[in-house]
Amino acid sequence: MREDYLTGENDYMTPAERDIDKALRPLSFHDFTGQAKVVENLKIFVQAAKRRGEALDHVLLHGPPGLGKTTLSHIIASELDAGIKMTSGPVLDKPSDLAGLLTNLEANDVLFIDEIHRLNPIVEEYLYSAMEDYKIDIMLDSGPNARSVQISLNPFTLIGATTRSGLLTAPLRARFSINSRLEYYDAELLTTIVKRSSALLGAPIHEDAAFEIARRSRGTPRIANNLLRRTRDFAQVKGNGSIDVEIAKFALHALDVDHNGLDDMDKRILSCIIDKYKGGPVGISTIATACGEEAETIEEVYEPFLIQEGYIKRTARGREATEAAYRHLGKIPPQQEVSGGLFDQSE
Ligand SMILES: Nc1ncnc2c1ncn2[C@@H]1O[C@H](COP(=O)(O)OP(=O)(O)OP(=O)(O)O)[C@@H](O)[C@H]1O
Ligand SMILES: [Mg+2]
Repeated sequence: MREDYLTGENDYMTPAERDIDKALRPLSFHDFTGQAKVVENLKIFVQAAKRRGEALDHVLLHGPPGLGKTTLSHIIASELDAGIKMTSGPVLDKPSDLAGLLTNLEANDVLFIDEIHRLNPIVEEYLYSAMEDYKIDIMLDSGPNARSVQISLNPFTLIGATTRSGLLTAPLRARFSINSRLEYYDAELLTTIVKRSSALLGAPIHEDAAFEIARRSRGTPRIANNLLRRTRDFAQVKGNGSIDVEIAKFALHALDVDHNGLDDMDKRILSCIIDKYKGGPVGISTIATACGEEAETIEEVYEPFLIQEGYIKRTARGREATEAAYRHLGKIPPQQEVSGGLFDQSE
């Protein structure tokens, strides 16, 4: 597969880590664990497009970070036997950046735009006609001599990825005919992923250790792979290299991952709502300031998991901590505090 990287994707990783990340990345639908429904559908759409010799319809992949959006985009291009060009919303500054990319696509290639909710509105306008008719209008000159010429493009597939599909404009969303939402993975699926990754890393792992890492990975393959790599370090330095459940528990404890997989920031968010704001409701920007984290990061990375696991509720007036959050932090939920001693309200 021809691949072009035009983004600073994964800039936060060292080159060595990036290599490992690449090595662990599934390369075909067959290697990709989980998201069964999404994958089954995509397989059909890819096969049908290939049989017709047409470009696959445009695909929107959305869901929390680290669940496999970028991975799936590569797989789609590879299963289509197509090339892929990668970029991201914030990188496309001007329409000419987009035009440059689009005019360089070969027939039925994939253009992957990460963080597509962060497209400049002017660039987005240009994308509409490219997506709909495979045409773009380019302005030549400016001032009185300005004129626009229409350029025909090769048919292509746009794959857009976003962690915040709610921020996509309606006209853009409407132009994706395939719309797939990735969900958090359950512990069994993540166990399979951890075992596959440890085999690729050449680190022997016991089944129960793989499960222990998996169930504390916030439903996220990227986190599972990271915890596995760190656990492997502990196994190599403190043990004999083989990862058993004791080493896994020791490493997870050292990494501040608690028994339900919540990390330091998760717990900070919950204690902030409970201790400073009496359990809420409290607005996201207030929580963000109190925790010293960007509101956007809390909404994108932490909150979806805390909501899915039932620690936080989103109400019209803000975020509220649930009973589960109180119990998890070893605190007494407010209702029980009042009723407990006075009435016997056993349920
Ligand atoms: N289904 C899966 N099976 C095995 N490994 C997976 C799977 N999904 C993701 N991964 C692994 O998790 C890592 C993160 O996946 P990926 O980069 O595709 O996530 P993403 O959804 O694009 O995240 P972001 O929103 O942060 O860009 C990848 O390196 C890949 O190895
Ligand atoms: Mg990605």
